[in-house]
Amino acid sequence: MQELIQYIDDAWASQLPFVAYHVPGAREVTCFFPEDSELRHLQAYDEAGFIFSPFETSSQPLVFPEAVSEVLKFELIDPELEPQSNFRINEKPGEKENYLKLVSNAIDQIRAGEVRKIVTSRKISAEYELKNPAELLLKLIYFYPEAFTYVWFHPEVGLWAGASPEILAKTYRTQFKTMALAGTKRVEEGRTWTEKELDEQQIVTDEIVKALNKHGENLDISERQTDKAGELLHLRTDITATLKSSKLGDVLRELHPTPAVCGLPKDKAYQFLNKHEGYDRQFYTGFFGELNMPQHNQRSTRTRNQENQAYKSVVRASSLYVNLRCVSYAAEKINIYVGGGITKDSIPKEEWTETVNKSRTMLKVL
Ligand SMILES: C=C(O[C@@H]1C=C(C(=O)O)C=C[C@H]1O)C(=O)O
Repeated sequence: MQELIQYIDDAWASQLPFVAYHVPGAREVTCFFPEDSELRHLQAYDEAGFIFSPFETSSQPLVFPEAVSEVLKFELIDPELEPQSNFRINEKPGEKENYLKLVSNAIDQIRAGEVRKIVTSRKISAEYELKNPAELLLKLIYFYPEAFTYVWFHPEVGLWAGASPEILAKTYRTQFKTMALAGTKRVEEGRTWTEKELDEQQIVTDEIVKALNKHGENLDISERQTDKAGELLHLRTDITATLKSSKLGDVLRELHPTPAVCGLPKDKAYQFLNKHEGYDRQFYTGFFGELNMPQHNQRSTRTRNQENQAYKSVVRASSLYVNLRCVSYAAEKINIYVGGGITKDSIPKEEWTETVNKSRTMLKVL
């Protein structure tokens, strides 16, 4: 662990690119340290590395390619942490009113019949000095072991960090897995899900199923369940499929951005957000993670002899998450990104509260 902290401290001090992350359930933290500071864009989805994609679909994801990076794994040991932070960001004048206006505007569009769902969002900013990204990552892992937690840095982009509860795509051979995640309440509310929440989540499931039917077969759609993400609960449906001949890139182009982060129909919601949201989401509600990275599998655990080697195989797998519950940091300024799904039944004030609740995920670790 000390070594991990040292590596990250060194990269941060020299302003060299890196990513360090923890996949839910893993016993280690994985890091990529690219050999230089060139900002690389993914050319094709058969490359291997750690990718970082913006919300906006016209630019290719950034990549730290496996081929030009030192890829290291560090065993995870429970860290000694400072108690949770009391860092707060004061609301700016007009901030709430602006968001209420944006939500009301979205509701009007929906009621006019052009769109069924729009996921509006906002950026909460404050002066901040981030001294220690390794400590930030360890806190994220400690508080959110069930999330994909990461700290990513490139000198030309800045630092991003987060704890995402949402799988966009997991592949293993031809197996494909994703989830429809939507609807939000606090654990302590202890109430049942409303029609509005059930509806906004169903929209996501239906669209994902539609997209996957084009590229896969043997679709399996789980029962809807309640999923815990920190102090919040979401509705979640898992969807798996066997990919036909489609490439991961084709599937991602179809899926991203899903109605969990953009809306339905996608184009209309996207246009609305471009015109009215009033800021650039950059990597928030984009996606990130491992692309075609080796998984070492042991097919037989019983044979202990040398021949055992013959049963070992390396399969390359991808594990991509939606970039939610995240912050960006550059030039001594921290930005927290939060949003929520708007439908015809949304109540603007409640949507504001939802974004405040979502901001707590990252405030707790700053
Ligand atoms: C947009 C966010 O989250 C998404 C929107 C949700 C909602 O509308 O209830 C729930 C989970 C995510 O799919 C966010 O966290 O900023």
